[in-house]
Amino acid sequence: MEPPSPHPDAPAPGQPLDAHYSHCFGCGDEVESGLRIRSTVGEHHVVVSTFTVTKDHQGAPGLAHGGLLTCAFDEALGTAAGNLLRVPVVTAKLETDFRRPVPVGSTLYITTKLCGRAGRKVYTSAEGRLDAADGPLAVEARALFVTVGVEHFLEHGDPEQLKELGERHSDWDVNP
Ligand SMILES: CCCCC/C=C/C/C=C\C/C=C\C/C=C\CCCC(=O)SCCNC(=O)CCNC(=O)[C@H](O)C(C)(C)COP(=O)(O)OP(=O)(O)OC[C@H]1O[C@@H](n2cnc3c(N)ncnc32)[C@H](O)[C@@H]1OP(=O)(O)O
Repeated sequence: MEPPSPHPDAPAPGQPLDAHYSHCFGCGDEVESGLRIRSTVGEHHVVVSTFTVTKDHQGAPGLAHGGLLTCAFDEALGTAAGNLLRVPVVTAKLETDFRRPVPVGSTLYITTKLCGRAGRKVYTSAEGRLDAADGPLAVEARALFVTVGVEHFLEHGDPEQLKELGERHSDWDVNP
């Protein structure tokens, strides 16, 4: 399967990506206990996201919880798929390989690429490296996202809060 080309209006390399929703646990600024993941478009159609592990993220003493790392990858992978293709996506499937423990205080550099697209299905993969984009490999993940229209959020979510999401993505390929 060929990787899909980014949308012609996808953000250029070097451009930081705003949080997709201020109350998002992964990237929102208004979630006190959130992961506060930051993402920037990289060269060659990748998105680089950073996640700093704090003591609130522990599973074992001094080490990040695996499920929480998976959450960080969900955010990073989804941000890449949504922003490079400029279409709303939701996670259908997510798989994580933990290669090396991730200590509290470290920053994961998560590089995500698009691997394929078939109809509404978008295949993605990511590598997370410790403390630098070329640091030791700690975590790998793959996810299948499915593109959805605004009705997905209207039917299943909170229509009031959807206004913010809509305002932030008014120029995306949303199919109402
Ligand atoms: C004004 C509003 C503007 C909105 C703008 C929004 C922008 C922001 C949105 C996102 C982008 C930005 C950043 C994202 C950042 C973070 C990511 C976090 C994302 C999440 O945290 S999100 C929460 C967890 N996520 C869910 O809450 C999904 C629950 N789920 C469902 O809502 C349905 O399940 C759905 C919609 C997935 C599919 O349902 P459906 O009825 O629409 O479509 P269907 O079932 O036909 O699937 C279509 C094709 O996907 C294949 N397929 C489906 N699931 C599969 C699986 N598990 N394994 C293998 N293949 C699968 C089928 O086999 C078929 O394939 P085929 O076409 O080949 O037959």
